[in-house]
Amino acid sequence: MSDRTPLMAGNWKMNLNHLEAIAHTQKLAFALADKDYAAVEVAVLPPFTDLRSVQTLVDGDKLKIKYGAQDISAHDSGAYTGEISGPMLAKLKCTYVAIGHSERRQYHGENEEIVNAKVKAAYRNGILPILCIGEPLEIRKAGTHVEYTLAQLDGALDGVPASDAEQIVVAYEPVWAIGTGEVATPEDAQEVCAAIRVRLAELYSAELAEKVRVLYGGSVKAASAAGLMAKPDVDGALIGGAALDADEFVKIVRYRDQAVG
Ligand SMILES: O=C[C@H](O)COP(=O)(O)O
Repeated sequence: MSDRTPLMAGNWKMNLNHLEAIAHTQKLAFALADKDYAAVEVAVLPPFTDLRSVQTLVDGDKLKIKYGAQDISAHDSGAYTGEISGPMLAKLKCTYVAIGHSERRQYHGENEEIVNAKVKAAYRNGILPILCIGEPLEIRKAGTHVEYTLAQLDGALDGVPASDAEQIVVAYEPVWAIGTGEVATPEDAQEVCAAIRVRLAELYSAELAEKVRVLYGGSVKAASAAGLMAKPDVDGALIGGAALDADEFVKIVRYRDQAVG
C-alpha cells in the first residue's frame, strides 16, 4: 500500500454552463461526506466560465472539493486573444490545471513544446499540473505505447526541477479509451502507469517517483473503478463522461464500496 492519497478528478470538458455547474457542485457537496474526503481527494475541472461560480460555492460553504481548469496559457499576460493565464487561475484559487489533454493535442495542435511551456506556466503560478499523456490506437496496435507515452512525459518535464515535478499529477489516458466506452483493462493501465513511475525515478529519484500520483483516464465508470484502483501504480482517475453524472461520480469516489470488476 502506498502513502499516496487517491485523486478522483472530474473533467467536465465543454459541458455545463455556470448555472448547471452550481447545481452539479451542490449535488456533489450534498452527497459527499467527510469520510469520502478522508479517503480520496476529489476535484472537478469545469470550463473556464464556471470557475468563479465553483470557487464561490467552495469558498462560501468551505467545501472540501478541489477544483481547477482544463487548460492554461503558456503566457502570463499580454496580447493573446482568447487565452486564460496562470495568474487569472491562481486568483480564482485553482488547485489544478489539466495540461496536454489529447483533445488539446488533437484539435488545438498542442505539441510537446507547448505542453512543456504550459507545465512551467502552471508551476510559475502555484497551480499543480495534471499532465495528460497517452497513445492513440495505431500506436497501441503497433505495440509501442509505453515508449510513446514516456516520450510525452520526457517532453513535458524538460527543464522542470524536482521541487516542482514532485507535485505533478500524471494522467495516463490512452486516446482509444477516451469517450469510447472502451476502458483499458486494469493490467493495461498498470503496465503504463508503472512505466511512468519508473521513468520519473530515472528522471528524478525513486523517492520522488513514489510520491507522484499517476491516474488512469478513459471511459472510467463506477463498474470499472475498483478494478483499476486495485493496481499498485494506479492512484486515481481522470473522469470525463461519468463525471457529468453526480451519482456515478460519487460512486467512483466510493470505489472501495464497489466490487472489483
Ligand atoms: O479527461 C478525461 C478523459 O478524457 C476521459 O474521458 P471519458 O471518461 O469520457 O472517456
